[in-house]
Amino acid sequence: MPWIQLKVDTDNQHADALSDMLMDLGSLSITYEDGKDTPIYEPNLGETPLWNHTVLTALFEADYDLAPVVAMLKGLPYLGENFSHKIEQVEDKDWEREWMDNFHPIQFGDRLWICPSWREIPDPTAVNVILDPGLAFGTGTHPTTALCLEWLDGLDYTNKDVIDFGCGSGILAVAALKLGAERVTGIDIDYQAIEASKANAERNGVEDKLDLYLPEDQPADLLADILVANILAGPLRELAPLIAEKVKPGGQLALSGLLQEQAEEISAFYSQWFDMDAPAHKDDWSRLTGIRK
Ligand SMILES: C[S@@+](CC[C@H](N)C(=O)[O-])C[C@H]1O[C@@H](n2cnc3c(N)ncnc32)[C@H](O)[C@@H]1O
Repeated sequence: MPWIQLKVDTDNQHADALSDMLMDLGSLSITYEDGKDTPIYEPNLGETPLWNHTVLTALFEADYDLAPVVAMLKGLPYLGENFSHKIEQVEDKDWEREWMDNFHPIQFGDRLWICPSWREIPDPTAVNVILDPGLAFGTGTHPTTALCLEWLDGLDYTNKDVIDFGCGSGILAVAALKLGAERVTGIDIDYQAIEASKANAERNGVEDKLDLYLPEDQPADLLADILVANILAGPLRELAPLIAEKVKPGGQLALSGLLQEQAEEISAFYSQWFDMDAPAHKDDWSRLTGIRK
């Protein structure tokens, strides 16, 4: 069955109210996207997404008359008469298959490949991470993950422990283990991420070296030689003291999930604890690295 979709530009203060209204009007589903890019950081249920410029996409059955909906939205003070929106026909597709069809093995740095579990491995002699992200974030196709994978590929892991803060699909944690890390701890607020990380560790035969925790369950004395955190600028700022205390003196840090314009401020903040390097960039995103003082 084909569908019709209405895309509306809004901001993070009004996104939830607008979403509720469109659902009440008969929308079958709503998705949130960052208006500046196309990453899908799914908000938790009931949580407002973090982006200021948010695009809401509401899906309706193809014969739904959207004219009254658009007229109603024009009357909302926070949207107004000339609010920015788009109406698009959506072809009937097998969305799950389409996503899988577009996900191919990708190389990061010199040694590392991320290979979807349903594809052939292009180079069996490389360090291959076999991945099925399931419902969690992290395939390697997003610049924030790619920046971390490239950094991880260049490290020496001899007798090193790693923390992956915000582990999502476990892509970084499993990559670090396959690159030679002694032991990795993955932490995530989302239980589905913990499950996906566990499944990916098993897929790669490294489950015995991976400890996974929800933040409230993590050991108080966790300490690592390397910490990587691909979250977002807001949480990275809030978590800074906690992150700093988990890295050994001389240990290495990488922060990702930052927009280029946020990098300078976050770097200055982390320089209380770390000697920070110049940021690396990919598309609109930045990665910060540093050494624990
Ligand atoms: C952008 S994804 C990164 C996933 C994966 N590490 C990667 O690089 O692709 C961010 C992850 O951080 C988790 N997260 C967000 N806030 C967090 C917090 N305060 N503590 C731990 N995990 C958090 C999210 O649930 C999500 O799985």
